[in-house]
Amino acid sequence: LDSDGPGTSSGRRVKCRGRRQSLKCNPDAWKKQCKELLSLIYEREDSEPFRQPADLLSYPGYQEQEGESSESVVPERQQDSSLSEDYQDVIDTPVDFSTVKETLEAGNYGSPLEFYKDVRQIFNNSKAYTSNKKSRIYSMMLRLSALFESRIKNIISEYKSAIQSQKRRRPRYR
Ligand SMILES: O=C(NCc1cccnc1)N1CCN(C(=O)c2cccs2)CC1
Repeated sequence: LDSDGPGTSSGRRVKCRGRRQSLKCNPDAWKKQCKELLSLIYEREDSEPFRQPADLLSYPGYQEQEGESSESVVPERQQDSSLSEDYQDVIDTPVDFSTVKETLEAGNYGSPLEFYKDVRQIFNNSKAYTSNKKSRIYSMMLRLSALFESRIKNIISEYKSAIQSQKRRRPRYR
């Protein structure tokens, strides 16, 4: 992830003459926008495997044979309950949406870029773990990632505009 993230505002700056509360000028607007985006992600069934830390012990139901369209899925690497060791061997930075949700609600993200970085990690872990690009969970991740990228880029570019205009406005002395 380059530090700029998606939607770097190369365009003209938004004039923030209005009060800071308006969306374009408010550098804190991104928090609410990211919470709304997270709710949208939770509404999607595609997010189900990514809402909790990956640990087969908490979810014995995953079972995916090659090409079978079984209802439940398990990473094709694991047919027994050793997912957690294997998953921990392969994935250095496990992260799931419950962790991201907690961090956001605790106010522990300093910017939408930090939020973006954690969510990208969820998707990158899935790419790193899959041994089959046709696996069901992997295809769920791809759809979810497309939705996320389409929404996060405006949040980040509005944040960057608000920060830019904040830097340029003269400080108001009380
Ligand atoms: O076990 C979990 N998530 C925990 C869980 C499971 C069920 C319900 N609620 C939480 N995985 C499996 C591995 N995984 C992958 O991304 C891939 C699998 C295959 C190709 S990639 C992350 C999600």
